[in-house]
Amino acid sequence: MEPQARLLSAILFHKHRQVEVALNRSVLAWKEIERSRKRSPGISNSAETAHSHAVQVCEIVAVCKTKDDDQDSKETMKSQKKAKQHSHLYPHAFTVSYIRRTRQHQWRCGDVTFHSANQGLCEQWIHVINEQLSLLTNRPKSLLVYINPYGGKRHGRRIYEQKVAPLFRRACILADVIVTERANHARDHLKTEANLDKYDGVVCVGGDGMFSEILHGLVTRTQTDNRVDQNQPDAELVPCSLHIGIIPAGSTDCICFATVGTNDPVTSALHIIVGDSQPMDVCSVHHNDIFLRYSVSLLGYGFYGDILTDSERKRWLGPARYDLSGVKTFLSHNYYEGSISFLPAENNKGDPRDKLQCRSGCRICQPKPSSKDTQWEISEEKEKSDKDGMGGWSVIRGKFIAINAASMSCACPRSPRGLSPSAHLADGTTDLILVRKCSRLNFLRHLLQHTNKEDQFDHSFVEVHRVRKFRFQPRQHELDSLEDLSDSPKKTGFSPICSAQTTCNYSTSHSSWTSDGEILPHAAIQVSVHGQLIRLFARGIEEQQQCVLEDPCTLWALEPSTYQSVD
Ligand SMILES: Nc1ncnc2c1ncn2[C@@H]1O[C@H](COP(=O)(O)OP(=O)(O)OP(=O)(O)O)[C@@H](O)[C@H]1O
Repeated sequence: MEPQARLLSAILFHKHRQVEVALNRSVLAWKEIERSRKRSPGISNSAETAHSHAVQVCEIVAVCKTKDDDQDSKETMKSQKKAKQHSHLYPHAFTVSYIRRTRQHQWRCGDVTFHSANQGLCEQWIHVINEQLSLLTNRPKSLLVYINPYGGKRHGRRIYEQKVAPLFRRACILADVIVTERANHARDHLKTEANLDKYDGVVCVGGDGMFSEILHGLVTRTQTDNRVDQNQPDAELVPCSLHIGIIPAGSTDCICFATVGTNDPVTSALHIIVGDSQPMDVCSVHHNDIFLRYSVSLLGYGFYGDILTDSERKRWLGPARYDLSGVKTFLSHNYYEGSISFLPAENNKGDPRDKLQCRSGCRICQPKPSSKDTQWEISEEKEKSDKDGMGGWSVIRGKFIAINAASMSCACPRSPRGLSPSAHLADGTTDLILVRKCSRLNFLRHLLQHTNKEDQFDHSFVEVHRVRKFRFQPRQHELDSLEDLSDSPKKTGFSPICSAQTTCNYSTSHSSWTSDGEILPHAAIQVSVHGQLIRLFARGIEEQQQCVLEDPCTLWALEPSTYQSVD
């Protein structure tokens, strides 16, 4: 690859040392000039042992003139004296703020200050870097921010004011802030009132419940504006044009964790500033042609539905309620009868057990084509023909301890690989996990495997399918006929391990579905996955903790091996 042309290069000073600094369209690089080396005018390519640093232009947060009192404030007395002499000789400076990767997917804003005797030169650097930043059209300029002051530990407002707003100001992002006054304030405002034409994105400061409000407000508004009836389960929903940003400030921040890899407000703010874009699938949930909710992470019936229902009664216990309800639900060991029908995903969508994790730049989550063509069109056609004769649909009847649909891995600190470790954020599918009636011990084994590296699907009572749509119909309350013919191994390809009534409790009532932490009012539901309906200011979880230079032929083209990541 041909090295890109340099836009600027100069000899400047950084930490009292002479550095060569160069900029092209993708990289800002600087390297120390060896002190022993004879100084030559202009940039040379011969700094054999010099330390080199590089920052991608797309990861520069801002550049500005450095004020005198900003300069080298952390220095010792001795070096302060040196700095004084130095700033006398080189009184002009500019500071470049950029993304610095630290541990566990966390980002911080790093600063590097360059000094010069020449004011015009500093101004030229500021001007040219800003010019390059203005070419990055994906960066938001104006945001609508909703803060839930009661989410998590009630620190939302403080987190925004102290950690996020200063970064937005530095990146020249305008933000209109609304502190919510009640539940569903943000959702209702987005649905009707908000003048969305003014903004490039909507940001929520809160937890998963707050994100769900923004999701519902924005998706509903988009459908209303485009005259799409959400009550039609087969309606083709229109993707939202605004990006959603999540500043984590809740007690559960699973969506943020799954799309960024960490629950850290500063990291999320930086992903917003650089205009990252992570498409995401959204499931619509209907009951008898009535729209119920949208879901992006977990739809769970049976075990997880029961935990949530029970934990809602114990809200006064705080986050500990989930543990208590978990133990209680496990000991109850209820199972529920019903039939589940599903439309499997195409073969090119991988398999829930293929161990291919969804990561930044995932090849399974290909961009959705803008015009109707290729694979997406084929899927739609296949679906239409399937509908006529139920051709592509599979039906399973049985007794289930849990039915889960994971549209993402649902990884969290407690279960680092999640409910479905290979589920994808934006492949247009959800992973349907069926846990059949089994002994308590076997169910416990299955649950424990979510916390270690073992395959939680490797049990005869667990099956998992990657699907585009599914329906669930609970069996009516019929205590007298527990032995359903349709439950036979022949029909389902499955033989229950636990058949003794002493180990499982047949529940006479239905369980409830939990949809991303909310309880649904109906057990009979229809679910459709809408591929890439929304976009988040995120990039998925990065594979390696490193400064990735997209363009290997960078500024020091003759000495690529001397590159080092910053810090
Ligand atoms: N001003 C408000 N007063 C009361 N509730 C609000 C307010 N603003 C938002 N909410 C609601 O608070 C709920 C929880 O908020 P959020 O998700 O931010 O925090 P959380 O601590 O993670 O929540 P959860 O208790 O669900 O884990 C959301 O469902 C949201 O609708």
